[in-house]
Amino acid sequence: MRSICAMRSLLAAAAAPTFIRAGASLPRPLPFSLPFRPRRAGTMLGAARSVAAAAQSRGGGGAEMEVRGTQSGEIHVIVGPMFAGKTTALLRRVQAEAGNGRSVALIKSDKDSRYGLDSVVTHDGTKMACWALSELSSFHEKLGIEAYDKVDVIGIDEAQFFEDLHDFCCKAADRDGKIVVVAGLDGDYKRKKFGSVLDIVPLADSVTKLTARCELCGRRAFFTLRKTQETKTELIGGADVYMPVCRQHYMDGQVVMEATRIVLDLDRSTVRSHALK
Ligand SMILES: Nc1ncnc2c1ncn2[C@@H]1O[C@H](COP(=O)(O)OP(=O)(O)O)[C@@H](O)[C@H]1O
Ligand SMILES: Cc1cn([C@H]2C[C@H](O)[C@@H](COP(=O)(O)O)O2)c(=O)[nH]c1=O
Ligand SMILES: [Zn+2]
Repeated sequence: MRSICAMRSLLAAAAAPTFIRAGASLPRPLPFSLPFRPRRAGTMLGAARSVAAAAQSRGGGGAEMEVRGTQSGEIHVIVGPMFAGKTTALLRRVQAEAGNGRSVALIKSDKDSRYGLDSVVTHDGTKMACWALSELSSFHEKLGIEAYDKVDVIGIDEAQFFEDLHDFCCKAADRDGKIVVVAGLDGDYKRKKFGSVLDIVPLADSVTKLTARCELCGRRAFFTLRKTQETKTELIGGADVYMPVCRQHYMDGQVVMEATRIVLDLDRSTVRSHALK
């Protein structure tokens, strides 16, 4: 009889909404297969905003959180070239989590202000409210401890722009029991590793590499070709500056870009020598 009661109270606990208190050991977010009542109804925009609003109403702030228990979270990494659907996949995942009653928050880098700083926007226009930050370490403070504690799922877009990605993911998943979903470029236009995205692969539960369509032949595109002569690694832009390409067209593109650079250099030196005459 006692064991039936114990089982009943365990099941009741599993079915109840999870409220996360600072200092308490974190209840693990319930697996999708278990029945549980959504904590919040509504769209992903609503869910993201409700966390943002909770934080703003308190004016943010808050000290460093204490290390809590042994509860571990999850890290899921989505990589690929530009236009591969990384942001779309991230929003879908975060939306699904919100639909399952989890409290979600979305972060993007404030370096990309093309569509404003208050939302993440995919290349085909899907939007979700977000926090635009220069560094992930400020998330705690911006949100405030109480609101941070209530967040179950943290989505990070444009992860390549965050220097403290590794440290943040470790703390959020290992220490604070969060589900962290990270989307970003694994490589830059030179196909060199971009920021710290690849550094979190050893921390990850799952890694998904998406592909786009080569803009020149329609085959699968694994790389991003930069169409301008700009050489700095970080250069915000969309289809005006970049295109997704297959291996063959990446190689061809590099040859074209190199030839263009030589012609431009020649032109410049001709102009200079004319000016000196
Ligand atoms: N060359 C392109 N230019 C503009 N939009 C594109 C191009 N290729 C694909 N898209 C659109 O972009 C969508 C993916 O957008 P998004 O999720 O923001 O990609 P990512 O975050 O990987 O850059 C695709 O579903 C498609 O509709
Ligand atoms: C390849 C490459 C890209 N960037 C920039 C360009 C965009 O602003 C973002 C990528 O956005 P997306 O969501 O993946 O489409 O990164 C860059 O700064 N440097 C590069 O080499
Ligand atoms: Zn191609």
